[in-house]
Order: sequence, then C-alpha cells, then structure tokens
Amino acid sequence: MATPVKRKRESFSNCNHDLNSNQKQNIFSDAPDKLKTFTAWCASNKFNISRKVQVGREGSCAQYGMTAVEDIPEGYCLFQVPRTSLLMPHNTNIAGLIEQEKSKLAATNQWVPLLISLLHEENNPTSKWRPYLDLFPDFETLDLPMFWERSDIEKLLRGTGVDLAVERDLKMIRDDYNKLVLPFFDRHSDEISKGQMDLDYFKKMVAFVMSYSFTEPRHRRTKNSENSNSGDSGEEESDSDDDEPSMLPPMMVPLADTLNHITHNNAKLTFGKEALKMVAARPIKKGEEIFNTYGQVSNLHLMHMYGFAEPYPDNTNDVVEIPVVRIFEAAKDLHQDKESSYKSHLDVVWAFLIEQELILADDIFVLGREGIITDDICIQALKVLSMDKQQFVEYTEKEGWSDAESDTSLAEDSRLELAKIPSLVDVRWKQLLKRMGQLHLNNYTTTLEEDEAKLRVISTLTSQEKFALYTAHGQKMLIKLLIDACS
Ligand SMILES: C[S@@+](CC[C@H](N)C(=O)[O-])C[C@H]1O[C@@H](n2cnc3c(N)ncnc32)[C@H](O)[C@@H]1O
Repeated sequence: MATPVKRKRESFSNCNHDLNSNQKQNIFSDAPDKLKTFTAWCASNKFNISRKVQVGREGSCAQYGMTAVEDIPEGYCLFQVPRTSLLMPHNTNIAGLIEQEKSKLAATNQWVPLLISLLHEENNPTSKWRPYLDLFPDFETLDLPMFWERSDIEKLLRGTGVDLAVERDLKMIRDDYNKLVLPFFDRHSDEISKGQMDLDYFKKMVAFVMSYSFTEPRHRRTKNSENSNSGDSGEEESDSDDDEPSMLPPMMVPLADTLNHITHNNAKLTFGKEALKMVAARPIKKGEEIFNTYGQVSNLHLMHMYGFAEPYPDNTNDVVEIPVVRIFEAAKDLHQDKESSYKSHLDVVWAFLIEQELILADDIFVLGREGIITDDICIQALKVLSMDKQQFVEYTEKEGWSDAESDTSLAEDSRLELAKIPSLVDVRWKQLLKRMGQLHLNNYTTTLEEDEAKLRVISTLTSQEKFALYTAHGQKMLIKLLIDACS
C-alpha cells in the first residue's frame, strides 16, 4: 500500500474548543434521546467536539454520520477521544482476567479479547460505556454479508472473493465461540455473567467489532491502519520488537466510529499519547459530510467487513484477487487444440512450479488499477508456462536456475503495469494474461454488460444488490483494463 502523505501539524489541531452551553445545545438540538445521551457522555469525558461539526442522521450517507456546520480548514481538530474512553480489554474491569489468558484467547484471532470485553460491558447496566453501547442497541442495521441468506451470497457475490471470506468467517466465529468464548465465561462464572449470550448474539457482536473497531499502528513509522488513517500518528513511538505484528489489537473508539468511509476522505484519525484526534485532512465546506478512511481498502474488503462498496471508478484502491491456478487454466485453454503430449507438458510445468514453491497453489494475483501488484509470481508463471518442451528441459537442467529465477523480471521495465503490457516483447505473455482475465470473468454470475444494464437502473435495486453490484462490476472493470492492455 502507498504511504499516506504526511501533513503539517497545525496549531488548531489541539482540540481545545471552548463551547458555551447555547452552542452545545444547538449542535445536538435535533438529536433523538440516545444520541443526546451519547453526546452528553462525550462532553463529560472531554471529547471536545468542535462546534463546526454535527453528529446525526442528517447529511449522512448511512445512518449516523458527521457533517460540517461551518467551513473547516485543513488540520483542524474535529474532536478527540481520550485514551481512557477507548473500549479495549485493558480499560475494562475484567482486564486482569483477560491478561492472564491473553496468549490463549488471542492465539488465532486478535479480536477475541475485545469481543469478551464488549460482551461483558454490554451485559453490565452500569458500564462506563453505557451511552455508547446504547447508541447501537440491537445491531439490526448491520447488514454485513455474513448475515445474508446463502442463496443471496451465491447469486450476488459469487466470484468476488466476498463469498469465500464469509465462509471462512462463519467457521471461525463458531470455533471462537465454542472453543474460547463460552469456556472463558464458564471458567469465570463467579466473577462475570454471560447473560443471554448465544451464537447468534455473539455473531452480532463480531459484526460490530468487524465494522466499527479500529487498530492502531505499533510503530510510528508504520503508516496504515485498518479502519483508520494513521499516517500522522504523531506523538507516540514504542520500542516494540520487530517480530510483533505492526498493528496493536483492535479497540472501539466511541464517536470516531460514527464517521463513514470514502476513498477520498476529508478527515483522518491520529494517535496521540493521551488522546486520539480526528483531524480535517483537507478543507471541508459547510454542509459536507465528514468522511474518515477505514484504510486503503478494496471493495472486496469494504463489502466483506462493512457491507458496502464504492461505484467504479471511485475506489482507486480497488483490486481483484485472481487465484494463480487461473493462469494454468489459461495456458491449457489456449492450447486445447494441441496434441495431448503438449497438455501433459503443461501439467508437468505446473507441478514443477508448485513443487519448487515458485508458486503456492493457493496464491493469488492481485490486479489493481495500475496493473498486477503481485507481479513477481505472475512473471514467474508467465515465463515458465510460455516455454516449449525443449526450453523447459534446458531451464530445469540449468545449474543454479532457482537463484537466477528468484530475481528475474523484477527490473523496473518488466513490471506488469498495465501501461507497459502493450509493449511486452513476448506475445505469449499477453495471450496468457488476456485468457486468464477472460476465464476469471466466467466466475461471476453476471457479465459486464448485464452489470452495466443494472447500473442504469440502480435506484430500483436493494442496498444489498447495489453494493454487491458495485463490488462485482468494479472487479470486472479492472479485468477489462487488463484484457484491453493485452489486446
Ligand atoms: C464505523 S460505522 C460508521 C457509522 C454508521 N454509519 C452508523 O450509523 O453507525 C461503519 C458502517 O457505516 C456504513 N458505512 C460507512 N461508510 C459508508 C459508505 N460510504 N456508504 C455506505 N455505508 C457506509 C456501513 O454500514 C459500515 O458498516
């Protein structure tokens, strides 16, 4: 991922907004009770919300959101979230219990300690986060694909990768619930109660963490975080071990999580020692919605984790993940008229690539707006699959071939950027890439032309249909760019 541009810290990013009581009243005057209670809680916990913004449904593209009620300059601090108000395991009163079992609970999934903390707080009528938790009372509006009927996933999302991600999630949720979460509550039934929890309820909590939690980069030098733009984390640096993950475990960041996402965001979260601050990433005009970034993420990721996607070409971070086996299928397809000994030669070549681990069977090629991002494995496959039998024998007999191959083709001029593909010397590479794209298009349930017809009547679609269409259509457009570059 590209590194976000580091922006100048401006003096008005200090978040010390002095609001008089009239101004406070105006900002939330149309808010329903739960939102008022929540924003009053934010005020009493020193969130220092600027009078230039308003939280609510008005002006938001999806349920709650934040809008500018005055012009806002770049670098201006919209609000802060003191670290003491972050809902994370070590801030709760079961911190000790979780800490004792942390390595077991977080062994497969960093989310489990947070999920247990959330379940505990949700079950506690006097939780210090009560006004925050009550704002999202039943999670009924979380329309993530993991709640969809299997038949709808198959019909709308097959081939996008979201279908596979949901399958993996559902298995992991069941396993985490049965093997970690329930046993934890049972072991500590004297100290904490699991209340009405069952698997369905746990699943809703997972969805809440999935689409509302934030992660913070461990090092200041690490630029990107999921569900936040951490490029200008600013005030803090830790001396953590290089082996440790670059992200800290997830946490809930009240108020920051009312902001919606857009690829070209106008606000970003920064991580300070005492507080996290939401800062204007560019000037924002009165009336504009304030959008955070959930990271430089593809539609596949947005659809999977958050249940929405952006229409082509808005999401410049979009990618399509093509299983590597598709290039082998392309080679076979291109040579289907050839004699059977050539086809078995291709089988030998593919087995060789896998055996020598030049390619892993479950690898993917990642195709983005500029070209194939994982071009080293793709070039490896193109090179070997384009050889005739004699060239392949010579290649495998060549002493030290593996060292030589490991740095092949990574010179700047041979990267698989779309702009450079038309001038590739070996026409077989272009044929393979083009056929790979054509074959991948067969995995979706609709054609590009059918998608375009639906886009013309977008207002008649349900939101599930709309966002699934944006996901599949965006991916097909990227494949079309590849096919066009090879033609
Ligand atoms: C962190 S929450 C943002 C606050 C949310 N709108 C609410 O009402 O609570 C993330 C959820 O907001 C929605 N969302 C965020 N950005 C969106 C966008 N650009 N378009 C549609 N829905 C969006 C999605 O439902 C997502 O799962």
